[in-house]
Amino acid sequence: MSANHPNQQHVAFRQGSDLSLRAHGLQNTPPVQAISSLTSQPSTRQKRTLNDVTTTVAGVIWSLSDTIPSLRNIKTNLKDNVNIWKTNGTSIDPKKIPSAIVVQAVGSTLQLKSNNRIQVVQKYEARLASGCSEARRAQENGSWKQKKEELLIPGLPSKKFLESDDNPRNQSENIVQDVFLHSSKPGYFYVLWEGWAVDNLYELSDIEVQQSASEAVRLAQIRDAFLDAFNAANGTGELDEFVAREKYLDRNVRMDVNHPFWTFKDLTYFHTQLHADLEKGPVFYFSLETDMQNPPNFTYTNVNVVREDAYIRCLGRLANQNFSELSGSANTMRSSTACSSPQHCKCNQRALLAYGATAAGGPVRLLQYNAEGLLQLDNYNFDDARILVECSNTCQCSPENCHRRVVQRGKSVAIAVVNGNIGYGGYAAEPIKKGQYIVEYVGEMYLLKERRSKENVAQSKKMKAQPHANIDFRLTQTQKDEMPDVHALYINRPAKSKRGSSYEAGFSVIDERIVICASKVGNVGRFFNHSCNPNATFVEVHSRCFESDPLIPKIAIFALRDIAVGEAITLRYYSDQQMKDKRGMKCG
Ligand SMILES: C[S@@+](CC[C@H](N)C(=O)[O-])C[C@H]1O[C@@H](n2cnc3c(N)ncnc32)[C@H](O)[C@@H]1O
Repeated sequence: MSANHPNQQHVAFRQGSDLSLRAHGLQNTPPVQAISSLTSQPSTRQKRTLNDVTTTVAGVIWSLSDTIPSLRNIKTNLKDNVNIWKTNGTSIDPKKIPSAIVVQAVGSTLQLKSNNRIQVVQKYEARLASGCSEARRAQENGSWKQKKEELLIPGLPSKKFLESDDNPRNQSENIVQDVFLHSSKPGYFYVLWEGWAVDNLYELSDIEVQQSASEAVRLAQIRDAFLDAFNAANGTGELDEFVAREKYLDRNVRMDVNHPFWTFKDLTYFHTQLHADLEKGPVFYFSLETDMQNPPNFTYTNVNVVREDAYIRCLGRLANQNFSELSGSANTMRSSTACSSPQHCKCNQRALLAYGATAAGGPVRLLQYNAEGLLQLDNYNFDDARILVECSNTCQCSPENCHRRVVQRGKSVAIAVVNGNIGYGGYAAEPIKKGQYIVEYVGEMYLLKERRSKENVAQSKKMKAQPHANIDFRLTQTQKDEMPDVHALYINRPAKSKRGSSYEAGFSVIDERIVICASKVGNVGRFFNHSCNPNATFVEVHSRCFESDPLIPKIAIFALRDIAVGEAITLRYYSDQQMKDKRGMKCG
């Protein structure tokens, strides 16, 4: 296992060598074989710099590796009560995990400060996940090149090594990208290497693969269990062929380095690697088509990509004030918290102040986790205005164990994306419990156009005239005074669904003008389809690990009931009334 990346398996095998078998004391097993009967692409031998990645693959990549060379080996000074999260035996320093990316407006003169938690960029661009070293090397020197425009996906390498390349692996270790059960050789796997085209597929015994690439095997087991459950749920045997292709690789895909199948495998691998940077669950992409259609083409992000105007709006909101500012002279505040009891938790008190919510009910319903970190969703009513407020470093609970910091920790579940008759859909690839956090809905965050009331026009003129040099995460008092009091505008309003017709999700409690659009930039949350009787729901979330972070609102997706492996995860975008006007939208 790589020191800095959990899902990458480094195997000390060299091509066509049986040294590795000796190393494992397996001299009697057949030598490792490269499947070399494929026709190689003519090599272009063009040298490219890594900067070409962004232009060649049309897009956008952003990676933790830019700021965090080795996420796994971070040493932190233990100054406050938020130090490191430990999961699966690894440590993450939350101070170094980005909470949002802010994209400055063209021509903006604001000097927004960038740090590990908030990355300020001129343009959001996709990059490979940290640690994908062989893919980076291939992007520079590989002679296989993706020729089909529609298969160039932001963030995916457009070049790979071919077996005929005269670029010997300059590392002593090779990275296993994926493993597939061998169809005709029991006890063997096909092994696909990161950065290498499929003409370099290997056959390795299960003992070797288990020993050297246990994470790849674990992911393949989740994938294959999903495929079996998905097949069983459909029950007609129609999917047998598709499942066999995915699990065992049929000859067509094995023998064709340019087959779209491999782009689906790349999407799976590189998006899962981006997730692994933040300990999120894997994502699997499948196509049911015999003649495969183009894979979904969008730019992956783990966090919201916030436009400057939306960011400034967030900074000026009442909810952005830290706890002491917000509580003011309120003397009912406890100095310490008991997060296990809602009425004593500071964050519930904060919610009361910021959103007018009461734990006992009231105009805004304040959602609560139970002691296992499952959201209590009994008597759930879609039309309620509701919000979830998580703990921060003001509370005295532990960031790694507190049952009120689930979205903040970000551990999403394993999800499969499969195409069907309403485009792609998201499916559970592991069992999900009622109330469990599934994944955040992220994308580009922007502001809806303001209603042009006289006051708004005057306000916006004032804002434009004001010099905003050196804006930090906190606005000055004068700047705060200049911002409209959003709280006053929207509190106690009847909850309205702001879900757009496509990939837009809005807030009804936190700020009705802020929208998250996952059409071009998003994560796996963008694939969940609409149902009138859904098994999951959107929840507005106020969550930040540190009070010093700006409060960027989040939308998280939680399960309304238990969801079995292979079942579609569905949301209700539209009310029954709205559905009447939605042509083409189906209830089921
Ligand atoms: C957020 S996307 C869901 C993922 C989408 N199916 C895809 O392939 O990317 C919303 C779009 O999916 C389609 N969709 C989702 N639920 C649907 C339903 N119940 N009936 C028909 N179309 C649906 C519509 O085209 C809608 O605009």
